[in-house]
Amino acid sequence: MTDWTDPDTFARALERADTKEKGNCFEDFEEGDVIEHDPGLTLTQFGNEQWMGQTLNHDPAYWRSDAAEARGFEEPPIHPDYLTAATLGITVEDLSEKGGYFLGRTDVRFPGTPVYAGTELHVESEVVNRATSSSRPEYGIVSWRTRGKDAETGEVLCSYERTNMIPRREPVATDGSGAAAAEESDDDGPDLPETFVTPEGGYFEDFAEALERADEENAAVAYRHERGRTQDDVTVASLPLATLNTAKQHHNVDVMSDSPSGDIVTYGDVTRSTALGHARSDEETWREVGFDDESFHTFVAVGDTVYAFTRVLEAEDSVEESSTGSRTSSENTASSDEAGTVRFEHIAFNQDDEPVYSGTRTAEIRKRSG
Ligand SMILES: C/C(=C\C(=O)SCCNC(=O)CCNC(=O)[C@H](O)C(C)(C)COP(=O)(O)OP(=O)(O)OC[C@H]1O[C@@H](n2cnc3c(N)ncnc32)[C@H](O)[C@@H]1OP(=O)(O)O)C(=O)O
Repeated sequence: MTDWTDPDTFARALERADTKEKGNCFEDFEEGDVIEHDPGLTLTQFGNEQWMGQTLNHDPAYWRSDAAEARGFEEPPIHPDYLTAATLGITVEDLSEKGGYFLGRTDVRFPGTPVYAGTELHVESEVVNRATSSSRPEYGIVSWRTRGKDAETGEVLCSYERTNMIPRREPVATDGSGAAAAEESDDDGPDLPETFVTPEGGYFEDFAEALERADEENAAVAYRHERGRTQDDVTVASLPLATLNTAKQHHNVDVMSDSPSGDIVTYGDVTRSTALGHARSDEETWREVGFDDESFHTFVAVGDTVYAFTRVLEAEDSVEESSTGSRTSSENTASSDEAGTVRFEHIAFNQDDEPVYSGTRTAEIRKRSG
C-alpha cells in the first residue's frame, strides 16, 4: 500500500496536485462590479483595545468612561483607526489576498461615528478603476470604493477609496514610461523652508499660533515625534489577522520570501495607525474627521521601527450652526465650540529616515479655552 506520507512520495503527490486557489487576480475585476464581502466582524472592546494598545493610541477617551463622557461620547467608542482597519481587513479575501501591495487610499470618512463595541460590521466594495502598470508587467493597479456598514441599520460607518497592485494571471508588455519618468525627473535639490516652527502645545490655539508665526517668518510648522514602535510578530502578523485580513504579506513567510519585499510586511493600517498614535500623543484630539491622499512608499518589516513627522497645513476656528440653532459639523467646521479644525500632513518613517507612509488628516482639536 502506498504510504502518502513518505517524503519522496509526498513530494511527487504535491507536484501533481492542483491548488484550490484563493483570491482574485487583476483580470477578475471589472469596473462597476459590486462585491459583498462575506466575512463580518463584531467590533469588540477587546479588539479595539488590542489595536489601540499595540499602536500606541492611548487617548483616554477610548479607554475610560469618565474621559469618554467628557468628550461627548456615551462610553469609550471604537477608535476610527481600528474601524478603518477592520473595514479594510474584511475585504482582503475578495480583493487582494492573491498578493500585491496596498499602495494608497483617499476620502476616508466616518459618517456614522461614534461607533460603540457590539456593532456588527457588514462591508461591500465597488471596483472604480483598473489600470495597467507601466512599470510592473506582472501586476495591474485596481481601485475600489469600500463602505463598512452597521449590519443592523445599514448606516455607513466608514468609507474610503483604496488602490492596490494586484497580480495578473498573464504578465503584459509595459512601456516602462512610469519608471522612465521617475528616472528622468530633474533633481534641483530639496525646496524646504529655512525655518521649522514647532507648536508650543497640543491645543487648537497652539497650532493656529504656530501657523501665524510661520506665515510671518516664511517658515513651515513641521516637527517630529519622539516615540517609535519596533515591529514584531504581534504588529506584523497578529493585528491584521485580528481584523480578518488574509493578505499573505503579513503571515506567510514561505510565500513572501519570493516576492518584491522578500519577507512578511506590516499591514499598512498598522504602520499608519502607529504613526498617527505618535502624533496624537502630542495633541489634544477631539474628533477624527477624515484622511486623504494616503500613500505607502516602501515596506515595513519585523525589526523596523516606525516614527512620525507632522506638518500642520491649516487651522480653522468655526462651528456651523444649523437652522434650528443646534451644532452641525462639516469638513472645516467643528462639531463643538470646544474644538477647532486642523489639517495635518503626517509622514511615517523608519530607522533609516525613509518615508514609509504619508497622508493628510483632518481632525478636530480641543481648544485650551473650550
Ligand atoms: C492591506 C493589504 C496589504 C498591505 O497592507 S501591504 C503593506 C502596505 N503597503 C506596502 O508596504 C507597499 C509599499 N510600497 C512599496 O514598497 C512600493 O510602492 C512597491 C509596491 C514595491 C512598488 O514600488 P515601485 O517603485 O515599483 O513603484 P511605485 O511605488 O511607483 O508604484 C507602482 C505603480 O503603482 C502606482 N501607484 C503607486 N501608488 C499609487 C496610488 N496611491 N494610487 C494609484 N496608483 C499608485 C504607480 O504610479 C506605479 O504605476 P506605474 O504605471 O508607473 O507602474 C492588502 O493586501 O490589501
